[in-house]
Amino acid sequence: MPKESKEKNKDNRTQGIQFDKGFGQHILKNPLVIDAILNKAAIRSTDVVLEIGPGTGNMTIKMLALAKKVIAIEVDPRMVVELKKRVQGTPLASKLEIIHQDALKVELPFFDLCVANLPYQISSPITFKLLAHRPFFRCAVLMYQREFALRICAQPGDPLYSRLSANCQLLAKCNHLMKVSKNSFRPPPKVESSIIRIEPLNPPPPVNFAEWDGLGRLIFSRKNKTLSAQFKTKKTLQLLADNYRTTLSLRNEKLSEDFVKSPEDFIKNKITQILDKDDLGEKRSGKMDNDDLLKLLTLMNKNQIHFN
Ligand SMILES: C[S@@+](CC[C@H](N)C(=O)[O-])C[C@H]1O[C@@H](n2cnc3c(N)ncnc32)[C@H](O)[C@@H]1O
Repeated sequence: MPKESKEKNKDNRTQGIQFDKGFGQHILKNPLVIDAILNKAAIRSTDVVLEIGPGTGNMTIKMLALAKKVIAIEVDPRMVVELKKRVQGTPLASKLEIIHQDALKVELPFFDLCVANLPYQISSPITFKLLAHRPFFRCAVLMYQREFALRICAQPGDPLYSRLSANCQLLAKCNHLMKVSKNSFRPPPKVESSIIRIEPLNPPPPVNFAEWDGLGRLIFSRKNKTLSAQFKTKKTLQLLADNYRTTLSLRNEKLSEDFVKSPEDFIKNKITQILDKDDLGEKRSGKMDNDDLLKLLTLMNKNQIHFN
């Protein structure tokens, strides 16, 4: 084998395991980064910690020494075997529960804290699965691809502020904690990474999340356009007219003649009135904070404009 491919092969293996990029297997090999994550997580001896994707267990072993219990969800059977081997015959074994499943498909157990170097391909669904989890957990300290982490934490006006930022920040306090270089992993991923802290808001704001997300889908698709321009597109008016029809039919209410004559014009007029009344027409979603978005959603819903 040529020297270069031998080196590459070595880089993709640890403890004899060939890493599978399809599972996002980039093992944290830098103990200083692991210690920094654990320091930020401030694990208490009474805590049940959830780890998603323990891999070969570099972080798991250290967490077991700090926590009451670690529940690790791992999809790859080879990693499950490796992790079991690592704790077998040690006092740590009784504190470890391994769930050999896909974290997206399994019902999450009770936990106080979630600490994980996530497989990046499931970043979005696992984040919202965690945020929907009940009972509430104290906080999560999670490693993401850098850009995804920055998007979660971005503020209105930041170039990376998006629907993801608005959705996450509706449900949690999100803070960027530290950058982690590619070289801290084996094999090194193509992208840089970051660790963030997510603390769910308890109680959560009294918002229908499906409505909130539906509004976000519409107005963040072109976040630098004014709301009045966004709400004038044919596709949007058609969608909102369909929703209006469904809302009234569910409430057993009759559609007005104006609506029946021209549904899209009817919705357009209604929205123009809503936006004009509160000077919202010139706003752009890329600069709207959650209070602005909430105000917009409340006004729309009050006027029977629904996004779900
Ligand atoms: C980035 S590695 C992290 C490994 C380890 N925590 C570390 O830091 O060294 C991601 C791990 O998640 C596992 N994984 C990937 N997709 C998963 C899923 N859907 N459910 C559970 N585990 C998954 C992979 O097999 C891999 O072990």
